[in-house]
Amino acid sequence: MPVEKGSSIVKLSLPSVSLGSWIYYGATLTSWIAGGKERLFLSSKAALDGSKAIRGGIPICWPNFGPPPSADDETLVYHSKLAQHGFARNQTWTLDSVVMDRPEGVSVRFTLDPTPSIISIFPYPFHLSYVVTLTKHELSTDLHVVNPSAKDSLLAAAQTVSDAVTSALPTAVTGSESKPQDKGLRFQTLFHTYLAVSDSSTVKAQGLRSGLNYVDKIKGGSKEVWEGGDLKFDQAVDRVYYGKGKDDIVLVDGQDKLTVHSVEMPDITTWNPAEGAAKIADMEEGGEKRYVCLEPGRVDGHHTLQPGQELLMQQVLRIE
Ligand SMILES: O=P(O)(O)OC[C@H]1O[C@H](O)[C@H](O)[C@@H](O)[C@@H]1O
Repeated sequence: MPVEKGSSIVKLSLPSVSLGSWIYYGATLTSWIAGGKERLFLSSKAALDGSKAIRGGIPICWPNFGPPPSADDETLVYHSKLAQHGFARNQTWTLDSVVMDRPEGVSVRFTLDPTPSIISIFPYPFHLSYVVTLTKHELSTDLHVVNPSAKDSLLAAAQTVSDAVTSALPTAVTGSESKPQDKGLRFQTLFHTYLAVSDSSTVKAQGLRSGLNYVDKIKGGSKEVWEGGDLKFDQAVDRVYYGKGKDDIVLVDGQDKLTVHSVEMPDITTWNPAEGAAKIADMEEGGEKRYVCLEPGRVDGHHTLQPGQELLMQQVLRIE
């Protein structure tokens, strides 16, 4: 059966031995087997019981990526109090529907809407719809962010949230006339993709254009300009490259090539902590050798959607 739904996990499979497993918690994909190999890294110490974000697979960072922003920007006051990478990776998503169930491809949709506990930390109406599709050589993850408006079919849900939000907000934050949501829904988004590799010190990422601006977190956040060439992971790497646009990034691991394609996600983070992994409680011993993170995102500032607007962002992983 191509779509197998369990109480906390859904598995998609195709006759050609492509298999993917998603955990409802964080809507995190924890396994993708294609071309006879596991393509995603999942730490053997990852918590899979909903007690913390999953260390491995493809967690979703939303509405922030990285440490929270400063509260100096009045539209980001609530964002500034969120945990690292936002809250989407720590919520139990709803398995909404099977979008496609055919021999050539299977696809399911998860959704996340404001709950009372989310509203208490992030009082904005929103609707997230996450469609994951498995075909023989590709895995597609599509995140659709909606700022509901009175005009669309989410009217009722939006109004409920809006009322709850309005009554929950202190006047000091809202002022007597304006509410935070009046300034729109603001967010960053990133797919925190852990790609399994044979040995991180020998793999390389190709396709980063020379001249790209990047921030090097290993060098304390210094702003750099990429000289071009291959990015290697033979030492600790933690960089955010901005403005790659639609360029594909290819991970080369010996004879194996995996392409990371993205749409509306113009930035990419590259991360492997090398020996620093020993300090990560839920990282398995030696785990840093077994993965590199290539993380497409929209993280150059916070994107804004006004009521009634939406944005569809996509990552496609393809084995060659
Ligand atoms: O430990 P986490 O919160 O999951 O973050 C893991 C990593 O995520 C991103 O790749 C950041 O660029 C890194 O600085 C961070 O260490």
